[in-house]
Amino acid sequence: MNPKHIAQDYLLYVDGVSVSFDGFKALNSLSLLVKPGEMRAIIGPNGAGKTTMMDVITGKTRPDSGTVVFNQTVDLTKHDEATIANLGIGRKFQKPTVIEPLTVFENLELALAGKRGVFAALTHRLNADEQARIDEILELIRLTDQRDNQSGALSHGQKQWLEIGMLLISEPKLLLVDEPAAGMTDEETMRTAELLKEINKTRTVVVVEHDMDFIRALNTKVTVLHEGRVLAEGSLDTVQQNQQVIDVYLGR
Ligand SMILES: Nc1ncnc2c1ncn2[C@@H]1O[C@H](COP(=O)(O)OP(=O)(O)OP(=O)(O)O)[C@@H](O)[C@H]1O
Repeated sequence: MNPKHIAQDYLLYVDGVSVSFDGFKALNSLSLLVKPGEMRAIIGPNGAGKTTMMDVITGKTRPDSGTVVFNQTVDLTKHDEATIANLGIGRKFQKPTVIEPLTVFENLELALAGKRGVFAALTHRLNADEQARIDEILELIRLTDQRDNQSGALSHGQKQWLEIGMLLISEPKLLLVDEPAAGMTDEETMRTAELLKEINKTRTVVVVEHDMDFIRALNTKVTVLHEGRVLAEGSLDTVQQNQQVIDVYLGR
């Protein structure tokens, strides 16, 4: 595979990717093409392969075959998770990993220090640009008034937003978000859709979610996965009218 042959148009180019676990095909010739600046929603029933797809993109799982190219030149199948994160792919897992005894601000400070580690984060004095960057993110994730409060006291939704803020600190080109609305109130769910739309003004976003109200609020192109491959793609209305999609969701 020569990445130079990959179409210039895509930030993320996944083609013909297969992954087997003990002979079971979790991904079966999966293709996903995402343009720079796009927001893509991924839906699909349990076991469709959504998590495995994210694992392949982020280097957690190696595909048996297929092409995974980032930013037109980088073959992601050749890199480990840490390298891929540094290349500009941020992944938000379902479960928040904020450090609860620390304040909201300290968590963002720690994310900023990144590889320098906790000791460096706690001893390093932020410069004006770094302060401004954190303040900007606090505004975006609507946690400015929680700045000096312990993260452990935040609501579930607020913890998820903080985690997204921590990812944004490292300025990812591509943000992968796994079921952000799970466990959220309706209001938090809608606020999360707004947040992702705001983030999408400057970054490419791929979001996996089951909540259809959330997907509708994103108002973006949807890819439906089933049995490790793409079943349908288009607007939410289009895919919801697709008979194969209806059958899969009704379990026929
Ligand atoms: N490490 C593994 N070993 C064996 N089987 C696995 C492994 N990881 C995933 N699978 C199987 O691969 C299939 C796809 O799983 P995956 O978690 O990617 O689906 P999903 O679409 O994310 O599902 P969900 O919506 O339930 O999270 C499932 O049948 C799952 O049981």
